Amino acid sequence: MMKVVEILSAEEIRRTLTRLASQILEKSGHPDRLVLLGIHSRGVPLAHLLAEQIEVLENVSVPVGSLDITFYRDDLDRIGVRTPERTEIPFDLNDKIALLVDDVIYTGRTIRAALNAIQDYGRPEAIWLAVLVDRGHRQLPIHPDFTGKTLPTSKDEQVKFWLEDWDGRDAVELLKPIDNGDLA
Ligand SMILES: O=P(O)(O)OC[C@H]1O[C@H](OP(=O)(O)OP(=O)(O)O)[C@H](O)[C@@H]1O
Ligand SMILES: O=c1cc[nH]c(=O)[nH]1
Repeated sequence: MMKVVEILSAEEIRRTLTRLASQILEKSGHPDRLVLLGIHSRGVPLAHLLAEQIEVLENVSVPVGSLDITFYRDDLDRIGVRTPERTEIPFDLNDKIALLVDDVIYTGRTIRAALNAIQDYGRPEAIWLAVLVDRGHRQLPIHPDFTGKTLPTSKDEQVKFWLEDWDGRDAVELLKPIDNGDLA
């Protein structure tokens, strides 16, 4: 059994996205070379939400693509072949500022795979990383440039990003295993 703790409400997610968009614009200056790459699966809708916020703040439509990291994973021999999602990058990456977007960063291995994947599509001038939640436990020297919420977790917990369009509600929740002591 799991105990569910709300970490971010829909309103808090909205405010967090506004802050992240503002920080991204502060760092990029005019976003004419900025492109967003959402990582499948939940990084993709998150990248679109972030692009919407950037448009609200700057009145500029920033291109959004999606990145599937399946073939770049370092654990394919352990987990077996998975059906890949689609990478869609309908714009030139060369000399752009590519902002990787994902819902959660944990070990950092997904981002390592994403960096390798990007190499097959072009050579951005810079690659930045935005995440909604950093739950710690990094196994690689990878750190987000923009973080919605830093959330210390234990390894047996899960962080879940619920999306209005997919799940009927927006929320970030922490799922904690319940042991017998919690039930007493
Ligand atoms: O830093 P890491 O240890 O690589 O973990 C982070 C990744 O884990 C989750 O994805 P998951 O593998 O659960 O797939 P999903 O995006 O399809 O839910 C999350 O959405 C990140 O992409
Ligand atoms: O390459 C990867 C990506 C995510 N998780 C892993 O363990 N390896």
